[in-house]
Amino acid sequence: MGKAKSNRRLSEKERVKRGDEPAEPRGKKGGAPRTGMARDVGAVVLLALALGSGLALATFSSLDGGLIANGLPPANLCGPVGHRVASSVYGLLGFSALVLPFGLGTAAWRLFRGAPPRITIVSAVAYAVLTLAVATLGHLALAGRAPVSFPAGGAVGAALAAWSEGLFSVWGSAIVVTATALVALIVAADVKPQTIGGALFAVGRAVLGFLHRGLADAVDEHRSAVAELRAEEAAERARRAEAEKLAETAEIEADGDEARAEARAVAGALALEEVRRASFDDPAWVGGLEPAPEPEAEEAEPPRRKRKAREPDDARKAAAEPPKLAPPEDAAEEPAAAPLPLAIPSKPEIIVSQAMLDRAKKKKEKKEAPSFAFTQAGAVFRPPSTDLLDAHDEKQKDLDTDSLTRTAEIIVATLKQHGIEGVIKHIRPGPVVTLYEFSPVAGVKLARIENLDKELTMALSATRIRIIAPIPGKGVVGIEVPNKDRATVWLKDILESEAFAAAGGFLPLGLGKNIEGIPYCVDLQRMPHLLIAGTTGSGKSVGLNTMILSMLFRQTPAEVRMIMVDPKMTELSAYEDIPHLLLPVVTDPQKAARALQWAVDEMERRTQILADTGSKDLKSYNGKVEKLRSENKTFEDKDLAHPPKKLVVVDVTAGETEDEAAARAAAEAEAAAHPEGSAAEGGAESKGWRPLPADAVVASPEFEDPTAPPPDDPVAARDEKKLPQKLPYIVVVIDELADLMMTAPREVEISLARLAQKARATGIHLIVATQRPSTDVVTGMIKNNFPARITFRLASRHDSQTIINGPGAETLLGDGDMLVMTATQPVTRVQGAFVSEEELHRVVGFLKEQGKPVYDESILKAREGAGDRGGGDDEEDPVYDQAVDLVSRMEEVSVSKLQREMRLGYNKAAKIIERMEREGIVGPPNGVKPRQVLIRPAGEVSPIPNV
Ligand SMILES: Nc1ncnc2c1ncn2[C@@H]1O[C@H](COP(=O)(O)OP(=O)(O)OP(=O)(O)O)[C@@H](O)[C@H]1O
Repeated sequence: MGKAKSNRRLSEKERVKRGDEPAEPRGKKGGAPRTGMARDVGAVVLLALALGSGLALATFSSLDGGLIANGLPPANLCGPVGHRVASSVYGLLGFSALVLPFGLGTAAWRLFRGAPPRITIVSAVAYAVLTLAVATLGHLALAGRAPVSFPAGGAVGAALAAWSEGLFSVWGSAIVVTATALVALIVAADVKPQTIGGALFAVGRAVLGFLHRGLADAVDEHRSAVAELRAEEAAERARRAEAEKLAETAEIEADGDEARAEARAVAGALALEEVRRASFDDPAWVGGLEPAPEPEAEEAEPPRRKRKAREPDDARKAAAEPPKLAPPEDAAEEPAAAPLPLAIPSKPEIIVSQAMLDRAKKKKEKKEAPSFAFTQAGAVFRPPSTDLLDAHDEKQKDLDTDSLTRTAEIIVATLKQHGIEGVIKHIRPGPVVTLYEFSPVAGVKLARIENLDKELTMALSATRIRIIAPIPGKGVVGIEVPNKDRATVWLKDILESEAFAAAGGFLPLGLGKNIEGIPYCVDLQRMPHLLIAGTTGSGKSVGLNTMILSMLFRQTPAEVRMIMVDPKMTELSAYEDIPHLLLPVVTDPQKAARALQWAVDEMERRTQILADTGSKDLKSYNGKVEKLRSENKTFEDKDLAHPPKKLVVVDVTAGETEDEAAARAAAEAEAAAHPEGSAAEGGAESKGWRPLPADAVVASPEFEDPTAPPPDDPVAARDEKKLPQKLPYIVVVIDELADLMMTAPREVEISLARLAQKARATGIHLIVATQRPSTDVVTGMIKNNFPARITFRLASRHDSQTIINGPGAETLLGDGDMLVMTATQPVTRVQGAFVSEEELHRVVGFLKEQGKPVYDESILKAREGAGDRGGGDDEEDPVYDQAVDLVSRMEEVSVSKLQREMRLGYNKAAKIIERMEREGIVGPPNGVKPRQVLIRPAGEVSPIPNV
């Protein structure tokens, strides 16, 4: 009975093993179909688990964590769940995790074949033991050595290995655990040890056979190539011998030269062949194989070298190339690797700029602020010291190279996911953003990278990133990623930096630091006007303050005058009453338009002055003035050094001789230079000049003061010998152009455009800011005339396009993050310097303490009544009468000369000159030269005939 039972069980087992028919559980009537179904379902589930876990484990990547965290699809083919499962299983079991899919697959296979659950359970337990054993072996053999991102044996392997090592030490553990693994494998896979041994032997033999066949083929190839070569060589030797023989034969002397040439050619070919053979000899490993039959004597052979090219064709190609007599040994030994399209380093290089390293290093010596004497105040103007600004102890943080490299990896992985291959070549950390220089492989369209900004922003968990594709002049794509910790750039550091000290020019602006942490300064004189845009809170006002303060720290009120327009009545009112101001801060947009008109008039006046004195620009004019002043001369004195030839009228009717006429003309000229009633010795006050308040800060005698009151008696004032004065620079700052454009759009637009076009040479510069860069505010006319622009963060790509002709400003971070564009330089990203309100008030307070400004409020009335000081063509105009009196004492006059002498606006002076021309007082226009004056003062004889 027992035997029969045993036979039945055996035959059942055999059937199961053969897979003939499924084994049915006994003792359950009518349960067969349901059990069969359950098994099938179980088998499918197990198979799915096997495939899923296998796929998840095989495509596991440690970078996926970052991508998933940023909502990006991971590289794992089973998605985020697959990544998490694989990550947990690898962490738990290490390499032995790979046993899992095999175990599950085997179990599924068994169920399909109808194996009873009992066998499946035993097999599952055996797989579990196998897994643990492999984990333990993994830890024992590979812990800390395997180049993978999970522990080789996992947490379980590490624990078991430690326990086993405690019992058997390392080698004992290795034997015990290997034995356990083999036993588990035998049970799990239901195989005999012989089968395993046989399988291992078969695999080994197959590998060896494959290697042997490969080697034998290689040797055959090599031999046939060598044989071919040597045959060629022998043929060529024969040809050479024949050619030499021919050359030596006396009977064919006529062909001797040709033969010798041929022989030389053959000899050359042989030498080349020698070279070719040098790179085509047996590899070292051939020595260990069966020697090849040698057709020629061994000693003729060159010493053995390692073979480089395997194919005879390759060898010929190599021969055609410039000879490489001794290829480096290691080059020959290296496995043949397909060269990358670009020589790209696999690890990015982190480049820290010297400025970053020297951040803590401050300029030790401070320049002594130049003092500046004022005439009337008798005081000395001292530009403010940077001590008025807060000192900040910058603690340099260690560079987090791991985090930088991790970010680089995420960038590369994200781009790769979107089909863009390449590497990060350099990483340049800065105070606020870090620049990653990505080098794509050849053929990648850069626009594709630009379009991935959102994906990269998400992958990096960044607020915004900016892509510069390509960085001009570098041949790489720049990806600017904001730093987790932003450093503040302090104005004090910028003003004390070498860069600011070295910044030439009269109107230096310390803007901040570029992305490498190097102080970034520009010269407003060169720009020569600046358009600034930025949304509310982007740092525009702080930026304007740093620019204004940069100039106030450098220049005295005599050298630089400012007009500030602040319709918002918030930002610039802090500067009220500093001595540099030409006007109180203008808050009324109507008055602002007039102030701009005054600037246009002043520009015209200056243009005429420059033309009259033959000066290219304000710098050259001021240079000339300085020279004349040092020589105690005026421009007129200078002209007298080469006086124009004058007509001398000889009064023949009165019997005058030529000499007498010349003497008379000289006397008249002298009388004209020193007319009667001249009070040159009198002071300004005796001439009726308006006395200035004792504490008023006025311009240096060297500089003209645009706010100085006009002379009440221009004739008397002219008779003083006044040395010429330099003209100060004038900077017009407008904070909120939109408000002005709403009030007087056409007037403001035309004034700004005219100033922007022509004011550069005359030393008038504009800084215009707006938070609304729409085309009705920044019109085409304004935009075209402001080549230098700064943009802080803007709301949209479209706004960015308006200001910097491209995208980028919408990706800025705010808080002083800006893009600077000049006519000559590409767009540069700069972190603006910060100055607090307290610091600003301290500096302004210091400036105010030194004296009060003298405002010329008539500037704001410039266009009222269409005149500067009185009516226009009014016949009763007393200004005109004064002007006639003044001009009658001149020999030549120009609009600017009249403007200067009488402190008139350009339009007024021009009208007076036109009227004088109509009335025959002055001659017609004479090109750029002054007009001739045709009258003399009452009682004087005119030197000009027939007048
Ligand atoms: N360079 C900077 N560094 C650090 N923080 C800055 C910087 N510039 C501005 N900020 C921060 O941003 C805030 C807003 O700056 P700011 O007032 O200059 O903006 P705005 O563009 O002028 O805005 P609004 O047009 O509303 O006046 C400041 O209070 C300051 O906290």
